Amino acid sequence: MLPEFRPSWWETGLRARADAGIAGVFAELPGLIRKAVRVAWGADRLRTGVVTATTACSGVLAAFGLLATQRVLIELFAGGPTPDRVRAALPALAWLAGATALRGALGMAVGYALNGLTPRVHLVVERELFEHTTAVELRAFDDDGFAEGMERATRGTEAAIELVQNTMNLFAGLVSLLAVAIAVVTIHPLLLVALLVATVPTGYAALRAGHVRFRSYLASSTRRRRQWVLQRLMAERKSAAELRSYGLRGFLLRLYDQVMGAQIGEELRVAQRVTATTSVGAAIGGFALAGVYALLGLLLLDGQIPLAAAATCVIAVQAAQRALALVTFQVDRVYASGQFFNEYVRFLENATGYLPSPSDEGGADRPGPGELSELTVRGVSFRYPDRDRPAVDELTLTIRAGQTIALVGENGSGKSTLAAIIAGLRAPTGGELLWNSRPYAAWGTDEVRRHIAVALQDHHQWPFSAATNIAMGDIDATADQDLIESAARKAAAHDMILELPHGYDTLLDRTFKEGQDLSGGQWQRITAARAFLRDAPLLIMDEPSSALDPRAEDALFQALRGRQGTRTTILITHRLANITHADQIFVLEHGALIQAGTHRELMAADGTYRQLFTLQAAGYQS
Ligand SMILES: Nc1ncnc2c1ncn2[C@@H]1O[C@H](COP(=O)(O)OP(=O)(O)OP(=O)(O)O)[C@@H](O)[C@H]1O
Repeated sequence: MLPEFRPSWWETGLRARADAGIAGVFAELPGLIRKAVRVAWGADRLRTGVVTATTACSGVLAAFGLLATQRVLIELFAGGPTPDRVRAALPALAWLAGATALRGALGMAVGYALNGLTPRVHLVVERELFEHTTAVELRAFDDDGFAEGMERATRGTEAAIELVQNTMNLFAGLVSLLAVAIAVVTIHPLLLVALLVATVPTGYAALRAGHVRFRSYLASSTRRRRQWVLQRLMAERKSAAELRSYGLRGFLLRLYDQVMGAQIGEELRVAQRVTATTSVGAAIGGFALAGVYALLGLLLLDGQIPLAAAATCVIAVQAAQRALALVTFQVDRVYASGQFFNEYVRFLENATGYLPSPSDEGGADRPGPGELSELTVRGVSFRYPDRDRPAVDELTLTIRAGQTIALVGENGSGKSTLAAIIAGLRAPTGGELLWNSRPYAAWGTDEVRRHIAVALQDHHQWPFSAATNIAMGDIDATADQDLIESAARKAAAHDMILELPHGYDTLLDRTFKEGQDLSGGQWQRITAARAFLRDAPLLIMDEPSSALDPRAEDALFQALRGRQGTRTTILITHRLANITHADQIFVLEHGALIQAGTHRELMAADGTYRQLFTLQAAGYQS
């Protein structure tokens, strides 16, 4: 499917509003408003309270203002000389002016409180998102839906602000409407009928028009996307050469005429409907107003209401229609932004399914796993969700404290996956892992992880200083420069870091001023140093030297050899000369363990290890 024809997720809210009928909108509205209030209240109670209370006060003042207006009119329409009438109206006029000024001040207070509230809403919502994304198990990132949901949720965090703002505006509109209704009923109950006649049909027409407006927006958004795709094809440098060499000009221009012609036809149809709906809406509004005037005339003739009340009602109807326009507009916006916010809520619900079970998390009340005496991998299997074959297949092996272990095998044989399982980063789909004869889960996988240092094959290049990059290996400990430098020396990174413009304080991120980037091998040294810094009972190094020069590689493996006999190390490498000293070498094939032994034993046997080693050694000999 061409990208421009694909419905884009970022139009979710607009599409939902375009598809939903008025009943559907009102059915969902209370739920969305509840969510907005909960989010705002959770983010900042004080400001939410201020906005709500001030808006309500503003409504009371609006009602009061209308009643004061009526009083002014009563005095002006009374008998007697004009100066006397004006003088009699002055107190009510003063009240009216006071109420109007106070309303203005309250409006400013609402704006001020909202300005403070919305960034806090964004902060709280976004933080909750990151709390989830950092807590979910690694397997969540294997799910494509998770990544897409995350993207949508990011838009949802912005929608939270819109939702809160729109809800508050909706509340302000409703309060204004209610204020008018109360004032009108106070003047004369029958005037409420006039108000309903003026607002209900107009409100309905405005909501219908909103629905069609969203449709029209969507119709033109497809055209915009089509235009965008074709523009890239016909006007950009990347496609310019091929366009000419294959003579694609005519083809693309015909395509342009075709899609744009169809699109403009569709847009015209929608535009006609928008015009029809808004015209009908305007006609209904006009009839409603005529109805109101007719009703007021009848009530006046019948002596049911005085002239001042009728005049106030005309002013009230105008105020009500202004408030109604605000309400209908905000209903649409609450609905649309609510749909985006729902994406965020859905993502959090989905992410909750990936959170580690509470029994898997360590806690102060549990004894820690302590120093390693024996690590057992018992019948462990692991299959990635989208794969038919297991990456690790019923694998059993035992590692004793102080040993240096090597995992060897061809690409894709499951070494990194096994290392991730042993590191507690992935839960096996079968079998179990025992740390000192107790399952990881019994210790708390989080706790076990604290006792393991891992240098991953696809390590991350953290955008911090060189010192922080290394200190992050043990983030709970205070960063001690001596420890950082000692770890860097083991990884052959110390001299290289000293040569950077600011030494250990050099920022390793080119996007910032004075930031530096490193070569692949230099990054690998930093990664190894990070793992060395955490003085863990178990160190796992997955391809730690693939990008290192021979000198750095030699230094690194010397440091690793220094651990042998005291600390436990698991090494994954394709450079087999580096692991001849290992206490045990495990050879993997298609996720299964096919050979185990020392270098000497495996070279004596006729198997994969000897073949791989001999092949590599031959390269050096020749
Ligand atoms: N995130 C993933 N999603 C799906 N399949 C994966 C994923 N990671 C690895 N695999 C697959 O699992 C199998 C084992 O991969 P693994 O990375 O453990 O192999 P490896 O022995 O470390 O390979 P290499 O020597 O290339 O580093 C491979 O078939 C690989 O394609």
